[in-house]
Amino acid sequence: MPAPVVLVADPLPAHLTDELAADFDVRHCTGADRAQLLAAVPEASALLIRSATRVDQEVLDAAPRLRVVARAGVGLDNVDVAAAARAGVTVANAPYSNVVSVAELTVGLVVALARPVLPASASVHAGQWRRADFQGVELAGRTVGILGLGKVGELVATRLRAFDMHVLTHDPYARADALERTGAQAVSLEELLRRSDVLTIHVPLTDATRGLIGERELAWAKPGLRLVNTARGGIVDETALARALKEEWVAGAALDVFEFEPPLSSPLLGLPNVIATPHIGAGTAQAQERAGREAVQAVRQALTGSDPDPEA
Ligand SMILES: NC(=O)C1=CN([C@@H]2O[C@H](COP(=O)(O)OP(=O)(O)OC[C@H]3O[C@@H](n4cnc5c(N)ncnc54)[C@H](O)[C@@H]3O)[C@@H](O)[C@H]2O)C=CC1
Ligand SMILES: O=C(O)CCC(=O)C(=O)O
Repeated sequence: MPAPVVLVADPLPAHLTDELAADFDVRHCTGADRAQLLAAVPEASALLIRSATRVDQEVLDAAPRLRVVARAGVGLDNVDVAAAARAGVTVANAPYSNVVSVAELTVGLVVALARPVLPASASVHAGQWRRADFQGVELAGRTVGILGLGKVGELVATRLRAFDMHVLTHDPYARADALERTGAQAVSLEELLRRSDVLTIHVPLTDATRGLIGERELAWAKPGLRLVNTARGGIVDETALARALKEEWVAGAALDVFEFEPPLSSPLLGLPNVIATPHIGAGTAQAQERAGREAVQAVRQALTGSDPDPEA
């Protein structure tokens, strides 16, 4: 019997996919290229993805042999989980694999918004020495609002507490133990915006959170707000945010995620008070190793019912 096909549609550490090749027919495609994905998926018993590949009804319909979609990462907004369940396809993610990396990037972006490190560095590289032009603000004593006190939100809260920031959160489903561990004060969304000097977003992208931070919410914002989004682009209305940034009602934004990636026509690109990174929250060697390994294990588990990985 031919070995089941495992289709790797997004980049994963090569040594992990090489390990799979001992037992499976491992093939590669660029999942973001729809035509390539639809051409390759009919043979696949397993699909290994990150965030760029969209797995929807059309892909599932084209994949009669598919038994598992393994997501090497957290967010499942690029997978139609309900359609997969109807088709009898298992969906697995790696929920703890990269949360520390995302939290660490988030803290770095908060600091980079408070202290203009990026333009200051660029000016020194350009041969300038303009010390007075790069005055920032201290984080100690200021208030951070955490939208979504889940795994990443909690890690960010505890790290920013160490900066002596006061921590507020809005999360209708927040666990009591997470509130206790972080010392975060639970407030409404409106109060979160009205009181926060820094707002950092850590909710998943769902029908309920799409556009959660829009014109009305930004109008509630405390003047001078600094906003960080390392969750998903669709949660923030980019047009409304761009307007608030141009009016300097919102002082700055640091965005790792965009509604469309790459964000070629985003109104946020080119604004001087925006730091933009190309969805690198999980971009550490450690996170990629953990996420890839968990996804590979999920594939083995689904296709053979076993998990020979000694580290499992
Ligand atoms: N930039 C990157 O590379 C990465 C981004 N992410 C994103 O970060 C998100 C959060 O990750 P985790 O903390 O692991 O997820 P999580 O599931 O542990 O936490 C999400 C929290 O959001 C809360 N929430 C849900 N709906 C809400 C609403 N309407 N208002 C307020 N709170 C709400 C939930 O109750 C939960 O506590 C992921 O869904 C993913 O989109 C995750 C990993 C890497
Ligand atoms: O590295 C990736 O695939 C993106 C990570 C991410 O956004 C996630 O895990 O939800």
